Amino acid sequence: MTFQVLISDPLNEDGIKPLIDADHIEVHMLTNLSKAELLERIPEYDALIVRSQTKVTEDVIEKGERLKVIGRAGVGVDNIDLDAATERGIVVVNSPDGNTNSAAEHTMAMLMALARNIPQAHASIKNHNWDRKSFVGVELKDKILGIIGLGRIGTEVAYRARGQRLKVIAYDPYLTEEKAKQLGVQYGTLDDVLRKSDFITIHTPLLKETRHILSAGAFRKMKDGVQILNCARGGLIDEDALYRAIKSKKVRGAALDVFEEEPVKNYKLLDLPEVIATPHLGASTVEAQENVAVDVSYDVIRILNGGLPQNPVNIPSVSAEVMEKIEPYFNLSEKLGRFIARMTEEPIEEVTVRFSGSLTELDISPLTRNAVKGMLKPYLGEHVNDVNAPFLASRKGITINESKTSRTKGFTNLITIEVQTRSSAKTVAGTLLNGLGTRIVKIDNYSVDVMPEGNLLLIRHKDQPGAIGRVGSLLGQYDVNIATMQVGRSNVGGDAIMVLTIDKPIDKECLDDLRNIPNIMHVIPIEL
Ligand SMILES: NC(=O)c1ccc[n+]([C@@H]2O[C@H](COP(=O)([O-])OP(=O)(O)OC[C@H]3O[C@@H](n4cnc5c(N)ncnc54)[C@H](O)[C@@H]3O)[C@@H](O)[C@H]2O)c1
Ligand SMILES: O=C(O)CC[C@@H](O)C(=O)O
Repeated sequence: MTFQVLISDPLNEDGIKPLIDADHIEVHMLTNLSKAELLERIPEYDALIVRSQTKVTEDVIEKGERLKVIGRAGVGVDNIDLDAATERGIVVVNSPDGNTNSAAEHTMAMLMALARNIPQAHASIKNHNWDRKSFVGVELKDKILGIIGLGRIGTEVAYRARGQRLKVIAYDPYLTEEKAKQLGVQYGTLDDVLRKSDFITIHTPLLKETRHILSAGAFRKMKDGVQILNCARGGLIDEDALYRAIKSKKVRGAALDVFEEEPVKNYKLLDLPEVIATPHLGASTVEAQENVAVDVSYDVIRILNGGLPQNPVNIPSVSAEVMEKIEPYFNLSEKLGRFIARMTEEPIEEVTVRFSGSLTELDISPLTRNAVKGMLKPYLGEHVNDVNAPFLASRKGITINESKTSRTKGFTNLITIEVQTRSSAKTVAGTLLNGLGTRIVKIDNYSVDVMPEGNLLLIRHKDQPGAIGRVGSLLGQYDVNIATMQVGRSNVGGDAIMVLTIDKPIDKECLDDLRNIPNIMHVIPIEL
């Protein structure tokens, strides 16, 4: 099979070489598609790679029936409907580090250009004017630079600003006083940054919470004559409020690389002489474009080949080292999930995946997702995968818990899944036996030793003479061979279970007859 990859925004050609050279992958670069054309073409593709121009909206994702991965050659994924992708089980990958330096350098270039009116002076002299009076700037030394969002780019800006002998104050919900000290920046609240800074630069993602973080109210709190920079995302600044703040001289000037609408259609703000601007060029360097294209190409190849990506946006990332250690347990966790789903006849309200033994030293969240996937698949079908399983579970109102315990109960490693329904709780546990493969070792309170493979019959019965024999002879009448049988009981004559591995699935008639055998309380066929 050959995978079809669509690149719908211009990408660095050297950067996509790994994709072009990969086996079983065909790359199509179609960078001028209208929305209607994209909707028409997308059903043909297994992967879509974009920069910021292509809007990967819900309808594009819906139409992309074959899509397995969407690659964003850059950082911001606000042009991709992440919820829609997650719901459809499509992995979204980006390149979180590839353009950090370029974006930070662009911010510094804009800061200096803003402080010294370089673009305005440049335009004036190019118009054959020799005007030295209109472009008097301000020094950066000892001014206060406020940074909102001290992530990758914000931090790089802070380092560079200190080189320019600016004092830096920063606000980020994840910034601690200790970290601020290490970085040589003053730790502040958002209000501190707004009130104290001579220049304010924003480096947050565009989220519901950060939209218009610089609003009319925020401008009112700022020093008179403050200067504003935005090389992160349009929409972080309320552009109408910025326009008014510049007109009223509250804000002395602004440097903008990004806009609420791109390409810009309304030039009211840009027409102000105090505003300098670039058309979203923060990441436009040879180096950054090559970096982001390489990162995304490799992740797309990994996913199309069934591997795990290095920079996933909608699933947590796992290091290759951890992956190597937990990979042998994938088959077990999914099978346990499937098994417990079939055991449980009421809607599941809560699932707890418990890990014990040496697995507990690792990040085992991929195994939890895999167990939940196994649990949902019998009801939701093959479209459930590791990406959308937690999302689909929470939409069904199922709470997912993950826990680790040091108690090994005699096994080197044990994965236990417990589910809670309105009226009952069920448990299944399994392990990986060295050289022998996966085993189910516990069903509710019964110890068993069952290979989680093929066609199984889980039978709950009363521990009475003849029950097991009648099951065996009835299956014989239906020409169903029993490959293995495990029996467990709570006490002599009490409740008991049988787990049979049979060579072929049983039909409805056989199932009904089994259920009518005296002392047989419950029969559940389970296909693993
Ligand atoms: N202009 C460009 O071409 C260009 C290039 C690269 C990145 N970007 C944009 O720059 C921004 C930053 O990118 P990054 O790689 O540094 O991201 P990042 O995830 O490393 O950092 C973002 C930081 O913002 C912080 N944050 C989130 N909400 C906040 C809030 N309400 N107040 C303050 N801080 C908050 C986060 O805690 C995080 O530390 C993104 O919007 C990205 O899309 C633009
Ligand atoms: O694709 C681009 O050039 C913009 C990238 C930038 O906005 C990003 O978020 O990485």
